[in-house]
Amino acid sequence: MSIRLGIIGGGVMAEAILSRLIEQNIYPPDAVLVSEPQPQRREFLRKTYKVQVTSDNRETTTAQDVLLLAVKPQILDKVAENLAHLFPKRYPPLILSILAGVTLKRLEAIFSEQAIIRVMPNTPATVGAGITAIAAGKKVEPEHLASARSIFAAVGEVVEVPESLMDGVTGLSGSGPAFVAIMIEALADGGVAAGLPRPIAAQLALQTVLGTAQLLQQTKLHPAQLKDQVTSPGGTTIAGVTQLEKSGFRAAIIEAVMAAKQRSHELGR
Ligand SMILES: NC(=O)C1=CN([C@@H]2O[C@H](COP(=O)(O)OP(=O)(O)OC[C@H]3O[C@@H](n4cnc5c(N)ncnc54)[C@H](OP(=O)(O)O)[C@@H]3O)[C@@H](O)[C@H]2O)C=CC1
Ligand SMILES: O=C(O)[C@@H]1CCC=N1
Repeated sequence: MSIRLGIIGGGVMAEAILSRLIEQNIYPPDAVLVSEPQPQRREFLRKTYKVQVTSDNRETTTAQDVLLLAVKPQILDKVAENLAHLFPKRYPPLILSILAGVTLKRLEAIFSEQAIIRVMPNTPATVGAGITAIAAGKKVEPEHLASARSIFAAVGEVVEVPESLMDGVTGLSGSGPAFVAIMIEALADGGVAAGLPRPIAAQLALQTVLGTAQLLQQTKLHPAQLKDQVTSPGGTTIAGVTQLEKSGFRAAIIEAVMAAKQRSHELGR
């Protein structure tokens, strides 16, 4: 079968997206070609998802529909120097780049004949609970956007934003799963500090975060309203909230997102 989707870089994010695309029959496995330097990783992807694999990035340029760039931003130039000249006839028609920080301007200078969409997914994509932001480049037509939306709808929600917001998106939803994971770990540590056995503390911490997110999503309550509902006058929660405020919890989260945004901007240069 001819290749419809080419993927360069078979790492964590590529696998998250790939696994859902195959599971949901968006692409048949033999229409997908993943280029990846590590032999063991190639073998894993081939066996697990039945996709085609290669060590030669140039082979992915035969993709009929989409080429997904999923390498680290730091090696884009190295990858591109072997590739760009292989695109004389506007094939593949659409390039999707998930590289943090890398701008459409930079991508369009490399892949001058293709339509390019800059994309920022996140790791909850692995379980279909991701959120992906997309920003369209100059040559993007409605059918390209529809393709990108259908690919990333397979891994969760999709929002379209102007490219100027993509570094901010990266700081929030791209990096955010790590911040939330640290919060869950810290909550569990708090439970252990309070004398709970580790497995119970971990279960309570995880379900508290998941349940709170679901409650906010389903009721559309503002987070501040939910906080007010939990906070009894003179009770336990206000004692904890006071400590969080003293420790600069909100500022720490805001600054984490801003630092990640800044790093995304730097990586794009
Ligand atoms: N992880 C995340 O949460 C998110 C990541 N991203 C973006 O996704 C991209 C990939 O990140 P992630 O999946 O985490 O990283 P990984 O390191 O897991 O994936 C990158 C893959 O590319 C492979 N690779 C290295 N050199 C080449 C090459 N020359 N040609 C082809 N493939 C190569 C790597 O192999 P090897 O290991 O042998 O080097 C690795 O398997 C990054 O640009 C990142 O900014 C975007 C959103 C979220
Ligand atoms: O840490 C990173 O650079 C990547 C981009 C967003 C999430 N992980």
